[in-house]
Amino acid sequence: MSNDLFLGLDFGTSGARACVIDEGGRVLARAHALYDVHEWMSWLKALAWLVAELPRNLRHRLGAIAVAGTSGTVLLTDATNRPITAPLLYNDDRAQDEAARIRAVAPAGHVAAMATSGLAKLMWLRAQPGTARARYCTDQASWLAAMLTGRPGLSDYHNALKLGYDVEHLTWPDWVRGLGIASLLPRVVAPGETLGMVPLEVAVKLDIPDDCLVRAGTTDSIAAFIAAGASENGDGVTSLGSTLALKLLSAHPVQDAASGVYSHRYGSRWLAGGASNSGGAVLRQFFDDRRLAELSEKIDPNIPSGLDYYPLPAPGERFPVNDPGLLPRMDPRPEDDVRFLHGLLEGIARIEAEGYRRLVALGASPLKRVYTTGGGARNAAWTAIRARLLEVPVTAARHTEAAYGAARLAQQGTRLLA
Ligand SMILES: Nc1ncnc2c1ncn2[C@@H]1O[C@H](COP(=O)(O)OP(=O)(O)O)[C@@H](O)[C@H]1O
Ligand SMILES: O=C(CO)[C@H](O)[C@H](O)COP(=O)(O)O
Repeated sequence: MSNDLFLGLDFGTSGARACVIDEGGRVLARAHALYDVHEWMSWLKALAWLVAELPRNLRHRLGAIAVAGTSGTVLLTDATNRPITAPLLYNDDRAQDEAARIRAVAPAGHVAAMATSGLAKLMWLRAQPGTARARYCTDQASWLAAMLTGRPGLSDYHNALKLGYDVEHLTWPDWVRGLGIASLLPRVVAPGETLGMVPLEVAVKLDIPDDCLVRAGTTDSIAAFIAAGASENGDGVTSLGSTLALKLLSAHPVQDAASGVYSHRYGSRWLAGGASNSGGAVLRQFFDDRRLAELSEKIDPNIPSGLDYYPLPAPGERFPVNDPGLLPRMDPRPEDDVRFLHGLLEGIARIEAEGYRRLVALGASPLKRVYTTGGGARNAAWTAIRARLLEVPVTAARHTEAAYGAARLAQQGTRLLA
C-alpha cells in the first residue's frame, strides 16, 4: 500500500502538532513539537522534527499534506520564498496608521481595517527599510506549504481573508490593489486545492514519498472547526487554545470591525466569528497545566465566583470589542487559588458568551450548540461554567486538535468544503 495516508500539520501559538489519518479518518500517529512562533527558522525546524517523529512505515505511505497556521501572521519573502522580514504575529497591532489608511478605502466594517489584520501588517512591513526586494507577502501556513512544494506566491482563501481578499467574489478587490502593495499579493486558491508535489530533494530530506501532494491549508482555528465535525447552521466551535477563537456556522456572512467580527467562506456557507486575545495564554501566566487541572477539579461550576474579571495576557483586545488599549482586569486576586481560577475561567466564558451574542445580533444563524477544541476542552468545570453562561449545550468535540482538521483537509481536498 502506498500514498493512502494523510498528514495534517498545525502551527499554533504555543506548539506545533502533526496528525496522520487513514482514508476512514482514523488517527494512526500524532506528534508534538515546542517551537518559537516568532521565528520562521523555528517553524521550519518544527516541521522537520514533526515529520521525523512519525513512524517510518507511516511516513512512507503519505499521499497528501496540509498545513494550518496562526491566522493573520504575515512575513515578506524574496522570489525564492526566503524571508526578508521577521513574521508579525496575529495579535501584533503596531500598524495603527496603516489601519487608518485602510479604513478610508475599505468597505465599512471590513476585518482588514483592524490594526492586527494581515493587510495592515503588510503595509507596515513594506514601509520598512530593506524590503524593496520583497516579492511575496505570505502567511505562516502558506509559507510552510511553499517550503514543501518549492512554489511560493500561493495562499488559500482562509489565510487571505485578513489580507483583504474578497472571499465572496474570490478576487483581490480594487481598493486593496490601490494601496501600493498589489505586486506582493499571493494568488489565492480554495483550501484543500492541490498546490503541487513535494520535489525530490524535499522528499529525500523528509523521507516521504516524492509524489506526496501538498494541499492548500487553512488557519489554525478553522482547522479546529473542521476537526470538531460541526455541520449544521447554528453550530458553534470555540477554540480554547492560547487565544479564544469563535466560529459559528452560518447561512449568512457578517462583519463589523468595531467588534472584530468577520466571516470566513466555508464552501457555500460562512464561518462567522472573531478571535479574542483572552484564552489559555492568560491562564499559563499563573498556572501550569498540571496545576490548572488540579485546581479546576475543586471549582463548583454551578455557583458564580463573585469576581468580575476581563482576563487578557497584555493590554489590547480584538473581539468582541476591538480596542487596542483595553486593559486586563484581574484584580482583586483572592488568596484562594481555586477561587482566583474560578474567576478567570468565568471571565473568559463571559467573553465567549458576549462573542456569540454579538455574532447573532449582527445576523449570523442563531446559536444551537457549542463544540470545544484546544487545550481548554478537557476542563470539565470550565465546560459547565460555559454552558451556564451560553445557555446552549456545550460538549468537547470528538476530535479537539487542529492537526486532525488539517489532516482531513489533506485527505479530502476541496471536497471537504463543497
Ligand atoms: N486543564 C486545562 N484547563 C484549561 N486550560 C488548559 C488546561 N490545560 C491546558 N490549558 C490551556 O490550553 C492552552 C494550550 O492549548 P493549545 O490548543 O495547545 O493552544 P495553541 O495551539 O493555541 O497554542 C494553554 O494556554 C493552557 O493554558
Ligand atoms: O488568535 C489567532 C491565532 O491564530 C487567530 O486570530 C484566530 O485563530 C482566529 O483566526 P481565524 O478566524 O482567521 O481563523
